[in-house]
Amino acid sequence: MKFVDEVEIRAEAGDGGNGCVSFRREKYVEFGGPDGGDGGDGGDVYLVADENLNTLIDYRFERFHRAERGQNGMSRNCTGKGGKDLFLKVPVGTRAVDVDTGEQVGDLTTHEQKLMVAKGGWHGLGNNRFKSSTNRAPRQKTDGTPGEIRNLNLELLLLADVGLLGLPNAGKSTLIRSVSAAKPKVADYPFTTLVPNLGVVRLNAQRSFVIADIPGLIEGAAEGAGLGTTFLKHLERCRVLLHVVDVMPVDESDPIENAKTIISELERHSEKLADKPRWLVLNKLDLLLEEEAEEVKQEIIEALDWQGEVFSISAFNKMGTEELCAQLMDFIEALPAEEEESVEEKAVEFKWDTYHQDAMSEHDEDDDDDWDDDDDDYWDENVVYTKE
Ligand SMILES: Nc1nc2c(ncn2[C@@H]2O[C@H](COP(=O)(O)OP(=O)(O)OP(=O)(O)O)[C@@H](O)[C@H]2O)c(=O)[nH]1
Ligand SMILES: [Mg+2]
Repeated sequence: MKFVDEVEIRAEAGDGGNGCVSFRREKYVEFGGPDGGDGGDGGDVYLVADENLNTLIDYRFERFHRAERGQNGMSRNCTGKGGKDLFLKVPVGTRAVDVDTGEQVGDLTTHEQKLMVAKGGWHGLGNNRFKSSTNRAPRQKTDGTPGEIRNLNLELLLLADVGLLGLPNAGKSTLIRSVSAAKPKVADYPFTTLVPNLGVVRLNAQRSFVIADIPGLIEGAAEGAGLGTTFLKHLERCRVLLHVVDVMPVDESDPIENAKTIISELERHSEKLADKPRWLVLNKLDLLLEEEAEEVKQEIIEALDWQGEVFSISAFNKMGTEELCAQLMDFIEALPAEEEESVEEKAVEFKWDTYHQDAMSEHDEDDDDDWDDDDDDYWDENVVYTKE
């Protein structure tokens, strides 16, 4: 099964419009000069981050995206219109990678951030550009250059502060439902959650954080069992992970063994992720008597040799969840501000920077000749303006 947080698209920038060869044809104008206009530049393709989107699902149905071609130049020195740029909206957190070269084109991390992914072609030059004192009736022109075409892999890395980890049915979705406005589906069967969910936990107007609920992991997930570990990459940028453990699994499995499974899958998946701050959250405490609860907690801590934070909650009854969120907020605020991952906004290298100069110099027979407007007078002398 494929998930919507990774898609491949093809971005095609518009070709540049061709230059035009044309001569002025008018009554009483015997030697109407060249008047072929330049073409228009091709449109570029951009990705634009939009905080109102949270999946890449639309791109699964529409893979090809093409910006407009530049119009060809026309007679009477009319320049062709530039092709319209194409703006593709993607969720904040999207990363674009060039499939063919493996190059990371860029990350979109803030709302309305724009990233050019394919540059439109340059316009061709009309024959008017090539006139000179030695060649007054040039038939040269240049064609527009092709627009850039890129196959891109778009990957959505959810930007959450807190990530939830756990076996299916541990109660991750129930937890995110009880602490945020997010309403992912909750059910008493495994793999209820198939796509990641984000929720905003708001302590008050100024203090909030984002929590991510991902599908459950099972033994062998690192090898692809269940839904695999692909979702773990969504947790890469989290500040802290919550390992949710069901203390009373319906299948009567051992909570300690279950917790160990998650820890080993995590370690097998990525050392970096396993080294992230991780808190143990024992869930479904409402199913235990108070005195049992403490005992079970101690057993688990001992068996896992757990040194970090431990919370006992009931996601269902919202027991202990407020305290958990308050502590999470304090923890996140106490962390040094995250270094802005320096996203190098590389200017897209443009292969044709010298294209026009090269085209011109090939035809430039007279060095002193300035083909710009200055010697237009030459033609004007011969022009008689009449109605046709
Ligand atoms: N008694 C009790 N039941 C709970 C609690 N939290 C969750 N449950 C139940 O446990 C079952 C699974 O909960 P989910 O929140 O869907 O579990 P999940 O971890 O999101 O599961 P997947 O999405 O399949 O990975 C549901 O039937 C919930 O009602 C709790 O605190 N107490
Ligand atoms: Mg779930």
